[in-house]
Amino acid sequence: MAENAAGFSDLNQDKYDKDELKIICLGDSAVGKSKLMERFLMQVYHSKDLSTYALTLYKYPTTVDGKTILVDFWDTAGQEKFQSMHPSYYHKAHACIMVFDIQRKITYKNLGNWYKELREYRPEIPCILVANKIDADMKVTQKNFSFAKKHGLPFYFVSAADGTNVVKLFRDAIKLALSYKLNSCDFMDEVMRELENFDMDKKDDYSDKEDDSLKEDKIKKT
Ligand SMILES: Nc1nc2c(ncn2[C@@H]2O[C@H](COP(=O)(O)OP(=O)(O)OP(=O)(O)O)[C@@H](O)[C@H]2O)c(=O)[nH]1
Ligand SMILES: [Mg+2]
Repeated sequence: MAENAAGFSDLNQDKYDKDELKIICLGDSAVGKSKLMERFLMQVYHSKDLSTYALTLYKYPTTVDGKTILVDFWDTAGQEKFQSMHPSYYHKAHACIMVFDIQRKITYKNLGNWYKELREYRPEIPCILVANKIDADMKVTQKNFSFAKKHGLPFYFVSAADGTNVVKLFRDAIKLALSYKLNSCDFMDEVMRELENFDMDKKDDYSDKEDDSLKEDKIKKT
C-alpha cells in the first residue's frame, strides 16, 4: 500500500462518487492519529515521529464481502492553528474516526469542537470515537466517557503502541463507511446530488459553457 504526501492530483474528489471510500481522522495534535493509521496500514509502530504538518493520504485497497474497494484514509495535523479544518477535508467523506488521548484530558474536552465542525459538513456520516494510548493506563477502560453515549457513537479503547483493537477499529470504520455510501440518505448528499444533476442539465442546455463555481475546492495547505 502506498502512502502519498497529497498532491493536487490525489485530491480529485469525484472518485468518491464511484467505487472509492474516503475516511477522515479528527482530533487534537499528538493524540495518535497518524500512529493509529500507520499501525493499521503497515503493521509497524515507531514510537517517535514528527508532527504531521500537511495532509497525508493513505491508500488502502481491500475487500469487503467479496467486493474490492479502494479506501483513502485522510490524515492531517491537529495543531492549534489548524483546529478548524478546510471544508475540502470533510467533502464527500463516508466515515470519521475521532481520536482523543486518555493521558490528556484537554483532548477529550476538545472533542465537542471537532464533533460540531464534523456535523456542520457531514451531518449523517458514521463517526467512531476512539480513546487512544490505553497501553499507558489500562485502568482507564473502567472509566465512563459520556461523550460517546451522549452522541450515540460507537466507542473503542485502542492503543497504536501495542495494537489493541486497531484492526477492529479500521475494519469497522470501513464497513460503516461502505454501508453509509450504499444506503446514504444524508440530506446534504441529496442536495449535492440534485445540484450535480442540475449542473448537468444546465450543461446540456448551454453546451460547453463550464460553471467554475461548482468545481471542486482545492486544498491550499501551507
Ligand atoms: N504510549 C502511547 N503513545 C502513543 C500511542 N499512539 C501515539 N503515541 C505517541 O503520541 C505521539 C503523537 O502521535 P502522532 O500519531 O504523531 O499524533 P497525531 O495525532 O498524528 O498528531 P498531529 O500529526 O500533530 O496531529 C507520538 O510521540 C507517539 O509515539 C499509543 O497508543 N500509546
Ligand atoms: Mg499526525
